[in-house]
This record gives sequence, C-alpha cells and structure tokens, in this order.
Amino acid sequence: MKFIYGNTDGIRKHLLDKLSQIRGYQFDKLLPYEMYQQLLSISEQLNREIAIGINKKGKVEFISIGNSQQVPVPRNSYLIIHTHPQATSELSELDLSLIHSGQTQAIMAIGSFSDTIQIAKIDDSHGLTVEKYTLQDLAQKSLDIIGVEGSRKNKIEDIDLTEKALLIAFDEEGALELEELCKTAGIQVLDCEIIKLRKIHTGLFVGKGKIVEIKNKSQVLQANLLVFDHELSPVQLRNIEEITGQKVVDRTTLILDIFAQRAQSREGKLQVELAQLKHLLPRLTGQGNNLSRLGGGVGTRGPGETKLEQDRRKIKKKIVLLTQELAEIQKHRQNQHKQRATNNIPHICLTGYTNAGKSTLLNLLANANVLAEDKLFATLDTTTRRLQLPSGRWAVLTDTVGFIRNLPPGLIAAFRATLEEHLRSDLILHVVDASNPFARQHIKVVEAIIKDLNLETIKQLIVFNKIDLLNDLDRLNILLHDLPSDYVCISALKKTGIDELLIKIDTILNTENVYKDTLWFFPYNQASLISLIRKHGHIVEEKYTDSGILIKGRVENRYSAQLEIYEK
Ligand SMILES: Nc1nc2c(ncn2[C@@H]2O[C@H](COP(=O)(O)OP(=O)(O)OP(=O)(O)O)[C@@H](O)[C@H]2O)c(=O)[nH]1
Ligand SMILES: [Mg+2]
Repeated sequence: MKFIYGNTDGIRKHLLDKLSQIRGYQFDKLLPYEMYQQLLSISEQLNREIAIGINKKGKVEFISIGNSQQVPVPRNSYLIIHTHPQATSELSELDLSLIHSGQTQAIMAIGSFSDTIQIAKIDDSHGLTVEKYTLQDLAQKSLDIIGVEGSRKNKIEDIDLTEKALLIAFDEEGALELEELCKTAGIQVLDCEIIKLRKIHTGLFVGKGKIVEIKNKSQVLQANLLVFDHELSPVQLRNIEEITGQKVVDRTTLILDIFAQRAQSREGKLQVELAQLKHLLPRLTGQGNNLSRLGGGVGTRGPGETKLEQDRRKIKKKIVLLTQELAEIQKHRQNQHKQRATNNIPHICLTGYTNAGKSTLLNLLANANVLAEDKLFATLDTTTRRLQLPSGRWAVLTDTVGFIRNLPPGLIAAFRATLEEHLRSDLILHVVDASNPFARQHIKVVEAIIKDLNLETIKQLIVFNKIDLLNDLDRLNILLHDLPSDYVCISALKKTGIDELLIKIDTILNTENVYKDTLWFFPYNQASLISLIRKHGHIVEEKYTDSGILIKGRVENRYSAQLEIYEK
C-alpha cells in the first residue's frame, strides 16, 4: 500500500526525503517534541498541510500532503496528526467530522500560531471529547490515553481522494480557463455550468434557484467539489456550502493554491505566503467555527471566536515580518540589477499570458532548462539567462510569471515588486499564444497590468507564438489588426521565425541604447547630474572652471533629453 499520498509535485528532494524518514518513526509518546518540530517545519516550508496516520502501536501508517488549506485522509487510523500552517491548532468542524464518520479514533492539529494543542477523541460512551494539552504534556503522555482501538463505528478502507468538480463559470472564456486551472491544480472536472449573471446576489452570488439547480446537478454527477469562476465573499461561500452540502472553492483560492504548490524560490514562497495571509485575514473576522467546511478530508482550519483577536494579531505580525524579509531579498536583487546596468548589458524581459510559451522561448534562445509545460503558471520564479544577438552583442533575458485575467489583487500586490523590477527593462517581449481564440483579450490583460505598473513607456515587441497551430490566416489578420506595437510571428516549438525575432531585438536595442557623444556644461548647483552620466554612460573628460564643470562623455539615449539643456 502507498505510504505518501497527495500531490508531491514540485516538492524538493530533501523535503521528500525528510517525509520518507517519518515512515520508520516509532511514536512512544503522543507527540514527541522532535516530531512536532519536524512536521511543522516541513509543512511551513511547503506551505501545505500534512497529515500522518498512526496505529495503536505507534507506527506511522501513511503520510498525506494536501494544499494550504486542507489535506486528504486516505485510510482510517487510530490517531491522525495534521498540520495547520499559518493557522492555529484549533480543530475545525471538518476535522471533527472524521471522528464522527469513523475514519479515526482521535485527531490532533499542530498549528503555527498556538502553544496548546487540542486532541479530539471518542470517549467511553462513544461520544466525542476535546482535550487541550501543552507541548510538554504531549511529549510525556502515552498513546494509551486515546483509548481502546475499535470503538470506531465503521471502517472505511482506501477512500477515493480525487476531487471531482462541477465548475460554475459566467462566460465561455472563463469556463475554458477555469478548466485549465483545475487541471493544473489536479482536480478532475466533471462538467461546467455557464450561468449568465444578470445581477450579483449578495448572499449567494447567483440566485437561490440556480444554487438549487447546481446542487441537484452535482448530486447527479456525484461531484464532491464546486468551483466558482469568481471570488466569493466568506458569507457567500458559507451559504452556498450550507445549501448544497458540497465543498466550495472560489477562483482566488484556487489560484492561490496553485501558486503555493508551484513556488520554488524563497522569494516566490514568501510572496505567495504573504498573499495567502492577506487573503485569510479579512476572512477571519467574526467567522468563528464557520470557517470550517463540510465534505471529505481534513478541512480548513476554524479558529475559535475567543482566540480570534490573538490570531489576527499574530497574522498581522507575520505579514509585517514577511514584508520585511521580502524587502531585504528585493534590495539585494536591485543591487545586482544596478551592477548589470553599469555593465551596459541590455535587459530583455519575457512577459505574457500564462501558457503562451515564454519558458519554451527562453529555453530555445538561451539554451536554458526552464520547466515548460501545458499547465497554467508553470513558471512562478524568475530565471535570467545571457543571450547573444546576431550583432554579437550580449543581452540578458528574463522569464517571468504569466498573467491571467482577474488575477487575485493580493497576488498582483505580492508579485508587484518583482514584476516591476524585471519588467523595467530595455525591451519587453510580450509573448502571445496566437492559436488561442481569446488571444486579443489576453493581450489586453497583459497591457493593462503593464500600464498598472507604470511601465507602458518601455519599448515592446509582441511575439505571436504557436503559429504552427494556426492554419486560418484570417484569424491572424484579425489578431494583427490595429496593434499598438511592433510584432513578429514565431513558433518556439518548431523553431520558425526565430532569426527574424533576434534581428528585430537587435535593431530595437541598438537604436534604443545608442550612446551619444556629447559635451555638457553644468553649473555647480547642478553638479549632481554628473553622477547620472557616470551611472548610465561614461565620462571621457572632466574640467572644472570658475562657473561650472565641463564634461565630455556619452550617456544612454534615454537620459540625454534630461541633460539636453546643459549641452554645449
Ligand atoms: N504548438 C506549439 N506549442 C508550443 C509552442 N511554444 C510553446 N508551446 C507549448 O505551450 C505550453 C506552454 O509553454 P510554456 O513555455 O510553459 O509557457 P509559459 O508562457 O512559460 O507559461 P507559464 O509559465 O505558465 O506562464 C507547453 O506545452 C509548450 O510545449 C509553439 O510554438 N507551438
Ligand atoms: Mg513559464
């Protein structure tokens, strides 16, 4: 029988090794301190929940890896210990439902934010009791306190863990995109219902009648999950779950989960964690146990009302810490960036909608080895490579995270600094999947984000990719109609149009970055401008006169206008 369950995609080998080591662990006490530390540390590094199942003799029977909000439980156990990264140890209704359904005799949650731990277990009269222990108690008490095995009502072996979803979208484009997102998140899509929204219902998002239809349809399909292609308020989410009896996930949570699973670098992980905490914070307000969910698997955490204020303070504190740590990393990167600027190597940035083919193009142009796959958000971390242009000149090429319409605002905010810094380059290569029926809308989404970052003045080249898939030239003509910037058509997969692309890049960079030999005269009160020339060009001669400084040198074209009035 399998030992590690759940999605192990993207988990680094050393963490997987650590998880495998837990297999041989013998629990002589309820929760030895080293095990507490080990589980919480792995879970926090992954930003995903982890559950382990233990038998009466203290042997670990399975490990299961979930996402940031829940973890599936594959088979029944004597004791389930699971983590709540970035949350408290409070057990949710859903956690307790595992005891009611007989999947475990006892359950315990280890959260990042609490010092006491709750254990729920079946008591002598087959009712349920919840006890609180300190870590010290748990490290000393024996497993026997859980009671005799077998008081479980029924046994369920190997439960089906697949999430089978009915999708609810509001237009054709959203439906296709949501399906792709689900595929990326490992959710099986049973069907998609497209609802024409006339007005938003405050309590249910769509009208009551529609929710009942959705409930019936999901029962017929035997779905265990409803995915909405829109952000839902905490109240809407709860109401829909109550009426349908199904677990509900909204678009924002889905995207945040994919990001949490895919982030690899320290910076990427911190950014996602920050976005998740910011998303969670308003959802804690007055929610109490209602945050917990119905359905299978160990569920979302439900911080109790009394601890709410404390949790909120802890989360806020963590947000401040994460923001500081990110600022440090970004400062370090900016220094590298500056160094590059002084080396006069032009910087090109690949951007575009997710799945457009950016990583495939980077791999082709710069012989890199970046993961390119037919999934959304394959790339979350930026990769930079050197590239030689046909003129012999070197440039630096950076791959970045792809965009999608209605990206959760928290995520844009979290990635803003990184994006802005990378996109503030000498040339933006905007890669578009020309074969996608919604390519024009995709271009608009990306342009809106570039504008939002105040970067629209940077030179852009639109790269229509995947033209190998396009046999209808009329479609291409529609795409090319009234384009705001220059373009090329390529196929990164079939390697066509690449020479033309490189020549275009070379031409744009050469006209953009030409250095102009100039003679300036700066009065002493403007002497600080000389440092600009030093930074973005170089000084050949410097002469101090009675009334000012005479400088002979060259500066990048983009700064020459600013210095024009001092030209001689
Ligand atoms: N047919 C065809 N497929 C391509 C082409 N370029 C890329 N692909 C495929 O498109 C899929 C997505 O490619 P990626 O390079 O991962 O796309 P990306 O823009 O980096 O995506 P994100 O990292 O998610 O933003 C992969 O399955 C590629 O093999 C092309 O020119 N033609
Ligand atoms: Mg990519």
